[in-house]
Amino acid sequence: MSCDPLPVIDLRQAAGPGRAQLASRLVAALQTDGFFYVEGIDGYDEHELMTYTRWFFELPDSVKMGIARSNFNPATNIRYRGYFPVDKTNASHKEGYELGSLEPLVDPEKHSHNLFYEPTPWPEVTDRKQLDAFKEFSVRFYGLMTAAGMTLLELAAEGCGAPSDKLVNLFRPDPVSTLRYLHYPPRQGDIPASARDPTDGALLLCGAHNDSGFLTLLSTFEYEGLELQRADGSWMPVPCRSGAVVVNIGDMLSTISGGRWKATHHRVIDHGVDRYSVPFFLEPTYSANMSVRLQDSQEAPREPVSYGPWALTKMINDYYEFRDLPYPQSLVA
Ligand SMILES: O=C(O)CCC(=O)C(=O)O
Ligand SMILES: [Fe+2]
Repeated sequence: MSCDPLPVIDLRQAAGPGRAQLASRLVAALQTDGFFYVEGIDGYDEHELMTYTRWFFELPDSVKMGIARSNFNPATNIRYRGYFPVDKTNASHKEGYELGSLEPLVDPEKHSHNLFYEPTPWPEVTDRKQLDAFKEFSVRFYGLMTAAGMTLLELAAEGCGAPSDKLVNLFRPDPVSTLRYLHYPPRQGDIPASARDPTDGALLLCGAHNDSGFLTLLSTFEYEGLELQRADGSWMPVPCRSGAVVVNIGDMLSTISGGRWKATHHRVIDHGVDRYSVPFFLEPTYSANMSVRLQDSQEAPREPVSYGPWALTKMINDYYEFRDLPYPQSLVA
């Protein structure tokens, strides 16, 4: 990983004569930093995103808890999508609201028997107009991030000399991507030991981790605090860049690249202010085979491994907000 400022990928160039060059620059960014900025996303408006993010988190706690997962509110039967509250004892100090795809499923039966396709619950608010505007925005934003992610994956494949649709094919049908609205209140009062990064004692809002899916497209607005870990173990701030999203690689894309592209560790530091961010986790269809490789390799043939059960195992083991989910053996593919 370099110490230079992170590369910038301008998606406007994907539609013009500079596409091949953009694809090469993207592959270079995936290989070196694993973190880069993407700008030029058609229709992306971070002010609008901020307005809706705040609107959600300013709802009364009772309304948010009404759509909390059942491990946080036993009165709901929500297990995967929906709201999770702050846990003051955890390395991560955040509340969040997670939404799945709002497109009709090719196979609607999946809604009833597969966690990843659980319908997104909406907050019960009296002002229906505001709720409708929030829903309309969220559907549109989910679509924008999906489209930007698909373009990045096509470019990544092209930049490696693979067929353009090699990666995007893994998203058909019914991808399980997650749109996550996040609010991190600053820590106050007693600080638990878990709130300090064991590597350097920094005060955390989100502990060091790497993401699971293909790519994460993250909006950080003007809130600093995100840091990535360099190969030598040191931490580097990722400055905010107006109008751009920060993109990093998840474990699945790292695996499919044969480990050449790294899913870089990152964390969020507490700077003493309320912080908002909106990651979009670009995830394939539930049964996407993680054993495919972007390019021919000398490795022995591998057994197919489905994304869904693998991702769920990681979530249960690594993230407090999912620790009570049922194990994948109980899922139907
Ligand atoms: O809030 C941020 O800036 C980072 C969030 C993140 O890394 C995550 O939710 O996986
Ligand atoms: Fe992350």
